[in-house]
Amino acid sequence: MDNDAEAHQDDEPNEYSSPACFLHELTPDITGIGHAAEGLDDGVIRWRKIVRPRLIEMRAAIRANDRKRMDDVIRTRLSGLLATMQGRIVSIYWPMKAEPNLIPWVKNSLPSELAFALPVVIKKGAPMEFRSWSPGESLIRGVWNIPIPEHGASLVPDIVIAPVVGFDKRGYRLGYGGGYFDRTLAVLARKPYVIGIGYAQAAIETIYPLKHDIPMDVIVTEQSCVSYASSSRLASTLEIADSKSV
Ligand SMILES: Nc1nc2c(c(=O)[nH]1)N(C=O)[C@@H](CNc1ccc(C(=O)N[C@@H](CCC(=O)O)C(=O)O)cc1)CN2
Ligand SMILES: Nc1ncnc2c1ncn2[C@@H]1O[C@H](COP(=O)(O)OP(=O)(O)OP(=O)(O)O)[C@@H](O)[C@H]1O
Repeated sequence: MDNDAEAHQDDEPNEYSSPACFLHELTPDITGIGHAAEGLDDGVIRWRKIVRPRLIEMRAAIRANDRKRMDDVIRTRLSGLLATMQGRIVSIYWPMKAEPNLIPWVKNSLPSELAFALPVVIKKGAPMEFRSWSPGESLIRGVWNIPIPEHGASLVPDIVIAPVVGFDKRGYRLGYGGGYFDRTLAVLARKPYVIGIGYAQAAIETIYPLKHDIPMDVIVTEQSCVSYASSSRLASTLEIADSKSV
């Protein structure tokens, strides 16, 4: 068994080796005991607006050579993680703003191994749709100019791969502030297995999770593959998917 598989079986998250150096200095204004819950949320949302651009900037500053090496490691870890999931529908993402690029991994995946989908923002402030996509099929520009499938069928993936702007020690994700992944996961009848993807430098102590934040099941970086779900969650996710298709 390799290190990834071992880490994946642990229920306890590993320690991060290199926390972002400045982020511990930035704490949201949640010190006032007796704040209304709403006021508390506002403080956290304001804090996230400060932290996001810093994390995005740090990611953009990674040199091309390093990025290539880190993306290779992430793609290899992902292959290991999904090795037993033949036939599953996996939602990926089209990389932007220096997110790890998984497209070469998708292109190298044998057609029979996995089926792919991409997330599509249909309406601001609403859940996303997932559209079937295979390499070679036509893409058009969606919100933020992100490429989306032009014709793909709408479907519910078994596995959702979500890029992170930041992630914390309990597996919570900080994204671009649209709330799209949380809204989408909240309305699905069966929660897919959610894999967060990012560079290790995106690790922060906490995102100060709010009621709507849904933690990821596993986070893959170039340094680790850490599972936050109970060890039975992956198995039960896939069993439920199987029983549906019988
Ligand atoms: N590559 C990639 N594709 C992806 C995502 C992603 O994180 N990465 N998404 C993951 O969700 C969805 C797009 N996410 C989006 C998130 C925010 C906004 C947006 O308009 N943000 C507002 C700020 C919101 C706020 O701060 O209140 C803006 O920039 O004006 C647009 C798209 C789907 N596709
Ligand atoms: N399930 C939900 N229902 C209603 N509003 C939600 C839900 N999830 C998130 N939101 C709202 O979306 C906004 C942004 O949320 P958050 O800070 O978690 O975004 P994010 O995870 O960084 O964004 P994204 O997933 O788009 O990358 C917040 O104002 C939040 O209240």
